[in-house]
Amino acid sequence: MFGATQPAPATARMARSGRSEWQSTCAILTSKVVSQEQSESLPIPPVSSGVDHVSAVNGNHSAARMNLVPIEKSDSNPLVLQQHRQKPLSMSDLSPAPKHGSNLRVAYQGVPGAYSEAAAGKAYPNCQTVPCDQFEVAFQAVELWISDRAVLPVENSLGGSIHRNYDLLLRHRLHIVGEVQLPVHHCLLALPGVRKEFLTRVISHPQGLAQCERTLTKLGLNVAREAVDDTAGAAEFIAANNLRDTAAIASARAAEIYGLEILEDGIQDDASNVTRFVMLAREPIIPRTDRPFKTSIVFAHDKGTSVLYKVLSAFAFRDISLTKIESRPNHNRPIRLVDDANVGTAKHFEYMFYVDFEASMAETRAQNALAEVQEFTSFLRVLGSYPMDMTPWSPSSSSSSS
Ligand SMILES: O=C(O)C(=O)Cc1ccccc1
Repeated sequence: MFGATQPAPATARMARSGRSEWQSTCAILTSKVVSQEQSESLPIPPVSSGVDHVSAVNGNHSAARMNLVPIEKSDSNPLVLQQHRQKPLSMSDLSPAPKHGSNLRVAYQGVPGAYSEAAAGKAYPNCQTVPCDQFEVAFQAVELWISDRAVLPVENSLGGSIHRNYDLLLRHRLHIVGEVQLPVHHCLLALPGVRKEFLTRVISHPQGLAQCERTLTKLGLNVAREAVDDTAGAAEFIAANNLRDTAAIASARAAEIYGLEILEDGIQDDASNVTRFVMLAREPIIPRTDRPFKTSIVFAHDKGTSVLYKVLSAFAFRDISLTKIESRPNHNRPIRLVDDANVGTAKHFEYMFYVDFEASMAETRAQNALAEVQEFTSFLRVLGSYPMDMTPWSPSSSSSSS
């Protein structure tokens, strides 16, 4: 685990130093106090039962390795002391994303073979993935220290935003610490020997169904579509219930795991089908300026004229590109009644706006933009400032995600 290998003296030093500048910025902008230091340096669960649980979930029963080195006080041999001395923390250790995710526990919704599992592996190679039956559980796994990260699909190039997951970001207090864009290559899977003509139903995650809609029709599969929680779960369901009239839209890896055959390969409506996932942690990472960063915020605006325009201008004025804007109903206040003495009562929908912009919170222009945005908003929270996924990809590389 990246953090567990960090030296104890440095951890203690960080803990003593109090809140970082970035966390102070977060606290100001979000009106919430960040109580703990950067998670990358404190990932060890406080109780061992949590770790045991994770091992059980993962089928991996290796004991958790705590990196606490016992100090034998009577030992004055300098060579032995040298062995005990731990490597001091250096700038490279402060890297926003662990270079190797080994032993990092990453929760995702679904069962093995789900795309979220592949996204976890891309973000943190060699991590331990922790399957969860719901996104809510994946969030709680991190909050309760059962897991170190959660991976959450938020949008797809064909299916659009996964709205429910935006709501979860707001409902929970986790921080976005990274993003991954994964080419998604869908297959049509069925039990061995099943032919397309036998099918009466296709099941998958709603995004899987949405991303293959046109291709299914082209294949003559005008059969019932049914949404399930995750793509690999659909494959597992067919295998477990020996369903010979049902096919799943899922990855080739799911076919392998659950013993299904690939009836059609690459059935996404567009070859360049990409899903964006965000990685969540208990603590924010320290934003940097030495590589491209993205920042995600959510805000609600007060009544007033042209507020959204003013908010967006705060970014345009500073040459900060927005990569995404999404609105969701403001669950605290879904409707505002506006009385006009002459005309009557109008009902306005109230929204939460989610904005991603291309700048790091370590940059003055981003800090100034948010200070300005704060003037027009009744609520503002920084969901995270994190390195952009810059890995090149091409449609032909998509099979690696399956
Ligand atoms: O169900 C899965 O496998 C997921 O990880 C969610 C999803 C579904 C379809 C495309 C991308 C992600």
